[in-house]
Amino acid sequence: MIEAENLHKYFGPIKALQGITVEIPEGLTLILGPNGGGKSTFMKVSLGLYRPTKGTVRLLGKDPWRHPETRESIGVAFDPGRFPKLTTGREWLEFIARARGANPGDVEKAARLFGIEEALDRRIDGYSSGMLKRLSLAQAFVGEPEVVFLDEPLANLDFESVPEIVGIIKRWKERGRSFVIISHIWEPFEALADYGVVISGGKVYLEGEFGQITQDIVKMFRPVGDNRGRDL
Ligand SMILES: Nc1ncnc2c1ncn2[C@@H]1O[C@H](COP(=O)(O)OP(=O)(O)OP(=O)(O)O)[C@@H](O)[C@H]1O
Repeated sequence: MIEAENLHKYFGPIKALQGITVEIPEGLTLILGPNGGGKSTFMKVSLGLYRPTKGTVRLLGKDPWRHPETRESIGVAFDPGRFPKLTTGREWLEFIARARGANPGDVEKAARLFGIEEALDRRIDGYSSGMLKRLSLAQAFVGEPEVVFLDEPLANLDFESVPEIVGIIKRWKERGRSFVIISHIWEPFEALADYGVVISGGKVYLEGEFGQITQDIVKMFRPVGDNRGRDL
């Protein structure tokens, strides 16, 4: 689904990606790693939103920078989500639906899925942080795209919302949709993840079938000072 080879991305002196080579298969892939490690940059380069400084990336078989139309079949939720605050949730989701060639009826469906249908006609600047997260998730799911990228889908959600959102992702995965999920809260996805990639210091630190790398991931997330862990 994503094939990156020797991918580099620099922002002036900041070397955000320093030679990422990875093949992300269909299914659900979790991308993990420390703050500032390059996860979101990798996602944005893979989507063709940033041009690689060096190296190549292919998304669904195409160079996403040269073929931005590839994004039409992909849903994306960024973190933090960025919205035009003076518009309503409905106006924003309709804009996304049009850009994706979906029909306006899909907006209500996506809003219902994430429980924000009552807020659709309110201006986004009145949304709480949890509602903003739900709006960004609805944005990623509107039009039922084949592939969904989610950056921190569980951030700003209360404890009860976590199983709800994970359950939605599980149902969609069972219907054949693929996911690329960046999340510091990875445990709720453990049973769903097919593949895992750990990005640290702009490089792939660890990758593989999720079941095979779970133990290494558990060690990585042990508290600092616990010498059973591994340093990233
Ligand atoms: N648009 C940008 N302009 C300049 N520097 C950037 C930009 N985007 C990211 N960076 C820098 O690139 C590095 C990698 O950032 P990135 O957001 O990809 O990391 P991350 O692994 O997603 O981090 P986090 O877990 O904190 O979200 C950081 O040093 C960041 O400050």
